[in-house]
Amino acid sequence: MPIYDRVALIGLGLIAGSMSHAMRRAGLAGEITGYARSAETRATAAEIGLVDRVCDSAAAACEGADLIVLAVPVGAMSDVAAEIAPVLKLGATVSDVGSVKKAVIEAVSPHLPETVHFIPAHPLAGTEHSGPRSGFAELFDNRWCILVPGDADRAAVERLEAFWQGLGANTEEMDAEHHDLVLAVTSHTPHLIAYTMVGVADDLRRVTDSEVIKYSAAGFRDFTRIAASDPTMWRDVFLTNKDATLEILGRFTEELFALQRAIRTGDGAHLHDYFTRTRAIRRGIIEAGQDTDAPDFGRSKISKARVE
Ligand SMILES: NC(=O)C1=CN([C@@H]2O[C@H](COP(=O)(O)OP(=O)(O)OC[C@H]3O[C@@H](n4cnc5c(N)ncnc54)[C@H](O)[C@@H]3O)[C@@H](O)[C@H]2O)C=CC1
Ligand SMILES: O=C(O)C(=O)Cc1ccc(O)cc1
Repeated sequence: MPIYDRVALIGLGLIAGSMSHAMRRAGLAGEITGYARSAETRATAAEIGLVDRVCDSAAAACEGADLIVLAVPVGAMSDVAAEIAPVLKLGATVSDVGSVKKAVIEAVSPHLPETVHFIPAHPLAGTEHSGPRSGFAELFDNRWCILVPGDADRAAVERLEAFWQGLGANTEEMDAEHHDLVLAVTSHTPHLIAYTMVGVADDLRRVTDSEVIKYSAAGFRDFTRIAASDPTMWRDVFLTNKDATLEILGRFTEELFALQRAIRTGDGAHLHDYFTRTRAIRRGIIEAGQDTDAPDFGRSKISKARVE
């Protein structure tokens, strides 16, 4: 049973593609239209039937749509919103999937008429792949989608939550500032650390030839996967979630310096205490059934993330 008669996806990459596959799996949309800036992406999307109708402009894709999802890099949200604003149907819902929320709200809201419901969202699910061929229907299964509804119409918010649940996700509401801080801790800063670590290893490789890759263990391989993520998307994340990322990076470097000092001075007790504390955190996550990659995930819900 469709939740929206017509859904328009602007941007046809990993997230929009996965949404299209998952919408079809559950029959959530009567018709799915799509648009991407690059002609090559549009051609690929048409060739593989990613959406029902690929359009030549964002405005054409949005005409008559009941739900419009902006699935472009965060830095492109403002231009897209300005382009589609004149054609939006009365009572339509405009949402997005951007990894940062405060900056997207500031970029998009000024362009939208008061006759539409703007409900920002962020699915906490992804991979290091991008583009129209990278999506898959299961991406959102048992993952979280955070909605940032502000004072949007409750019926429209509940409809969008039902839509995301139909895509397989669990939904949670948050305010934008809290979202950006939580994501700076759990996603943005870890990505920056992975990018840095792989960069360091790459510098080292020039000295030690191929040893870094040859002997890399699982932890470093995970870093290389994360550091293969789309450069445009992640550039925009750091430029737009600047304050929260710098706040967390500041704390990170303080702790790193303390650990560095403990290594230099041979302070084994400090290292042991620190690693004991972090091990307890991981065990707590698993015992609470909150490891989304564990096979038993889904039995319990992750409690609202907290950052002190
Ligand atoms: N990749 C991930 O793991 C996740 C990404 N996100 C967010 O989802 C959004 C989309 O990311 P992905 O699907 O991964 O990216 P992607 O690179 O796979 O797809 C982006 C699409 O946007 C199009 N595009 C770029 N600029 C445009 C413009 N000005 N007008 C129209 N189309 C434009 C590109 O042609 C491409 O089709 C980003 O805001 C990102 O922060 C959210 C959760 C996870
Ligand atoms: O691939 C990974 O490990 C991710 O962390 C995916 C991801 C990337 C960006 C988001 O905003 C949400 C999820």
